[in-house]
Formats: sequence, structure tokens, C-alpha cells
Amino acid sequence: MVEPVLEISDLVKNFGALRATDGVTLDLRPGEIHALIGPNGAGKSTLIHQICGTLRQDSGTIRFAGQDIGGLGVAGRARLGLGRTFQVSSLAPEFSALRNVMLAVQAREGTSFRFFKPVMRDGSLIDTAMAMLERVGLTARARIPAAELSHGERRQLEIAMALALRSKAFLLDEPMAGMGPEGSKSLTRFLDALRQEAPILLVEHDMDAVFALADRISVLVYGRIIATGTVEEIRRDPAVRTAYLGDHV
Ligand SMILES: Nc1ncnc2c1ncn2[C@@H]1O[C@H](COP(=O)(O)OP(=O)(O)OP(=O)(O)O)[C@@H](O)[C@H]1O
Repeated sequence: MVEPVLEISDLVKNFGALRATDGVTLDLRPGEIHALIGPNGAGKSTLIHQICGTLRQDSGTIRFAGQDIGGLGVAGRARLGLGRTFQVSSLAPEFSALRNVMLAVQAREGTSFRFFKPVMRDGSLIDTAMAMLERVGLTARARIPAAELSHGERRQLEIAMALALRSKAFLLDEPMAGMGPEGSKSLTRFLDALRQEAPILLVEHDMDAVFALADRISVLVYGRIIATGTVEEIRRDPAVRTAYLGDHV
């Protein structure tokens, strides 16, 4: 079998008396979109935060690109190629789309964030960043401050930044949230192509997008994975229908 890019084993996270992650085991394989679905409060965001390092697990292991990343912080994991976009955006809102991507390119190359001026004069950095913006369809918006971009455009910008970091896996937390039907459709097409770049762990409530994109789906309920399978397997699973899908199938 092909080696997974990301391997989570028996992960546990408690918030006081609440077990938000209850023995989660899942993996992400090269080239796939693995969707993580489940009701509100099931623990999806908590899991993503433990993978990217903003929360530490109480027990269990997370292996990424062949190594145990449990001891690394957010920056160390990002340097290894863990690319993420969040429900709450991590963009610098006052900077242009182009400058945000340039900072990501710079971070990949290990240059300090402080030297903005020389960076803006570096033609090759601009070219690299513009190429990323072109990939996500934001060329015409390159000089617009991130704060003035639409919600959908900000999501595309975050993906351009993840591309700039040469991510080996993408963690996407509800990328469709707040998008209109057109935005969702075009983001779905984009994510479909993005999986060739790196596999995607996709947390998403939009079931049209999940069913269109996912190679595998895991269903999280009360911090536990109750089923993992293909779209058809998950649609048919009686426990999943009872716990979550109901009318969605
Ligand atoms: N920092 C925290 N302290 C205490 N409880 C928390 C904390 N973060 C999350 N929780 C609780 O952990 C559980 C899982 O929350 P989480 O946000 O991970 O769920 P989710 O599946 O992402 O939900 P949604 O689909 O609404 O985003 C919830 O009961 C939530 O109230």
C-alpha cells in the first residue's frame, strides 16, 4: 500500500470533562481528498487544530511526511509542508493579495518577515507569487488589499499561500462557508484540481461539495469516527444516516 502522507493514531483531547477527540485514527493518502464531516460540535475543528499544532493532543500520535510531528509547533509543521486554511482567516488584511503570497514564498525560503522593502523589489519573488495568484484565478486582484477581497477570494488567496509554501498536504476547514452557489461551484472545481498538487483533508458542511469531491469520507460524532468509506459506503451506512446525514442522502 502507498504510504500515507498524514497518519493520526488514537488521538485524544479533553477540555475539562468533555472528550472532544475520542481515540481518532485516520490517514490521508497521496492524491486523495478525505472529507471529515459530522454535526456541529462533533470535534472537527479541534482535530484540525491538533494536526496543525495550535492545540496539543493529550495522547495519541500524528505522523506527517514520515515523522512524528507531536513535538513541533505550528511554524515547524508548516515548514514541513502542512498547509492550512481556517474558518478564521490568517491573512494580513492591510497587505495586498500579492504581498500576502510573497510573504508565504519568503517564509518557505526562510527569510525574515521584517524585510518588506527589499522583498517588494525582488522581481523573481513577485513572479513566483504572481504565478500562484494566477493558479487560483486572482491575477486581476493582485494589488487589492486582502481586507477588500470577497470572502471567496480570501479563501482562494489562502490556498495560493498554501501553494507558495509548497504544501505536502492541505487542511481545509470549511472552505465553502459563506460562499454563494457560484463561488462554491468554482471552488469545488479548483479543489478537484488541487488534489494533484497535494492531498486534502477537507472539513465541510456543504454535502454537495463533499459528495462531488471526496475519495473517502470519515464521519465524526461526539469526538469519535463512526465510519470511514467511499461516498457510496457512507451514503448507505445506517449509523451515519441516523447520526448525521438524514435528509442529505
Ligand atoms: N477551547 C475549548 N475549550 C472548551 N471546549 C471546547 C474548546 N474548543 C471546542 N470545545 C468544545 O469541543 C467540542 C468540539 O468542538 P469543535 O469546534 O471542534 O466542533 P466542530 O465539529 O468543529 O463544530 P462546527 O461544525 O460547529 O464547527 C464542542 O463541544 C465545543 O464546545
